[in-house]
Amino acid sequence: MAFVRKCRLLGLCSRRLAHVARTKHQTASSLFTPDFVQQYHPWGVSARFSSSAHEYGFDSTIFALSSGHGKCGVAVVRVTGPHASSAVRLLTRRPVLPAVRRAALKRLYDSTGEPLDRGLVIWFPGPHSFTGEDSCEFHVHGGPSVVTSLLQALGNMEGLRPAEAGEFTKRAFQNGKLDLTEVEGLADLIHAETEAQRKQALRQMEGDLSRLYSDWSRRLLKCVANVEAYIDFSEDENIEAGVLDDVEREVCQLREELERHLSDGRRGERLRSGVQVAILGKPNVGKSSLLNAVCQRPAAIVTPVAGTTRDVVESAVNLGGYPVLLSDTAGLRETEDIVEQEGVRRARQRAQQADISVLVLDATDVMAAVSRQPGHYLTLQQYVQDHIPDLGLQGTTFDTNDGTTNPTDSYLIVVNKSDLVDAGGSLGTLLASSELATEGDGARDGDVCVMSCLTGEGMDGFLQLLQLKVKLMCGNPLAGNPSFTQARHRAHLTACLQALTSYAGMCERDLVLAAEELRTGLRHLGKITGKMGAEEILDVIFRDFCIGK
Ligand SMILES: Nc1nc2c(ncn2[C@@H]2O[C@H](COP(=O)(O)OP(=O)(O)OP(=O)(O)O)[C@@H](O)[C@H]2O)c(=O)[nH]1
Ligand SMILES: [K+]
Ligand SMILES: [Mg+2]
Repeated sequence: MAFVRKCRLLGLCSRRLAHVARTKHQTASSLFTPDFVQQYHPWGVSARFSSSAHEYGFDSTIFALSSGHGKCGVAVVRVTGPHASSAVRLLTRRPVLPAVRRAALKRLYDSTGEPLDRGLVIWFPGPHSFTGEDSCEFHVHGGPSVVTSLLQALGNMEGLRPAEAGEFTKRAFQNGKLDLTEVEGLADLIHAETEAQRKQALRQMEGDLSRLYSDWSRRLLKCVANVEAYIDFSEDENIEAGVLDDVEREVCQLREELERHLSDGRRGERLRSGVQVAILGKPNVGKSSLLNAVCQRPAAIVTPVAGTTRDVVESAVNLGGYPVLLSDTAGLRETEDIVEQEGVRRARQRAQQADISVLVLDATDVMAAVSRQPGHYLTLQQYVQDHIPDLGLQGTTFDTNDGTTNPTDSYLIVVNKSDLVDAGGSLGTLLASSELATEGDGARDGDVCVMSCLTGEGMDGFLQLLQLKVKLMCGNPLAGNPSFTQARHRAHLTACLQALTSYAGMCERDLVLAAEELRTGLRHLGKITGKMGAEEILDVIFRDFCIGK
């Protein structure tokens, strides 16, 4: 029993350990080495054997200018680490520290005793600080000389050194103040450029995603503990019947929740990185004119020469609080010019990658096609479908005949140069039958906007429709469960789901191997938050089971 208990203490499965020992021709106890525990522990690292304090240089005290660089009204310099209190004492030349977490106006001195500036000093003793360590802030006047002398004075102190990029947050993570998703949320908040991005980032920073994953981890951990207790003790002790059925039910429930979370149309990722909108079409239909009109600056060259645009021209715009990355592309046509060929290749590549594609048509072309074949085109969408092969856009979101397109992608049709045609007549008839987009609509693909980049007519309608599509795609970042926001999250969630599926298929045949799948799933969840440790499995084991008595 001593061996089994030791396994439990280290969060290892004793059956498995015995099995490994047999195949390696060693005694089981000889495997209790840090390396082995690292390798076989569910999270790869046992708290007992980790040496993070040394790795991250926790014994050093770090400082940095936390406000922006350059002249400003007030600059904030932060210090964290065991010497933070002496930094306050030395700079203020006072033996007594200011009141805890209260701003105190103090004169600050350099190492020679000369006054540096007069500013606010705030003292945050650990663990109730951002990093969890003793920390302090100096709010001084933002002149370059004041800031430089303050940083110099700190650098001259024993045990202090300038912080590396992200080191304050790294310490907060290491001290359990933030988990990885919260760290990512904080970084996203700093980089957020639109309102919806800010809302999503703030939610993640405040731990919404972390709580969701921690809850799943806790439930899965309980399953692991149950299955392993069953493996270890079912023969000689009275483990309640039905333990495995409970696990199976819980794993099934978790799989459903993971599947639902994963099939959210990438809304969180799209909102975080910006919705990719590609402007596509034949040469000279007015794609670059459209880009310039939306971003209200001459970002792309516009000329009457067909084949003007070659490179992809990108412009970031804020559409009603949602971030959009708009790309103008080369006109799609067969050409002998190798430069233009490359441009067309890039344009088609964009069409494949885009979240939303805008197909621009020239109103005069549409009109000519309609009058050439009277009564043939009943809708504009039919006209577009006929021209997909000419444009080389097979397999993209426009190609509704192709079953392989991503159902979450979407497209809209712009009929430009409306100023050149009579809105009545054959074009008018065609558009009337094309289910013209109206306000509040936009959930459908293939919505049509008739407009003129030259006169500005129809521009507002186009912007409204595009905004609606972007909004539908990203959703309201504050509603419902939080969305995951990074490819890293998706990879671990997918791997976790796979592991749970393997468990379900395997538990009848080989419970020891199946249990391993649960641990794999748990490890992947733990990697998203970076938070789960050996202590947690021990807690569950000792709380739920009085094993070994
Ligand atoms: N009358 C009229 N002319 C327009 C309109 N929009 C664009 N044009 C003109 O059409 C020509 C081509 O415009 P661009 O914006 O360069 O067209 P493009 O699709 O980017 O062309 P490429 O880059 O060569 O593929 C220019 O002379 C524009 O001034 C419009 O709404 N009405
Ligand atoms: K052009
Ligand atoms: Mg162009």
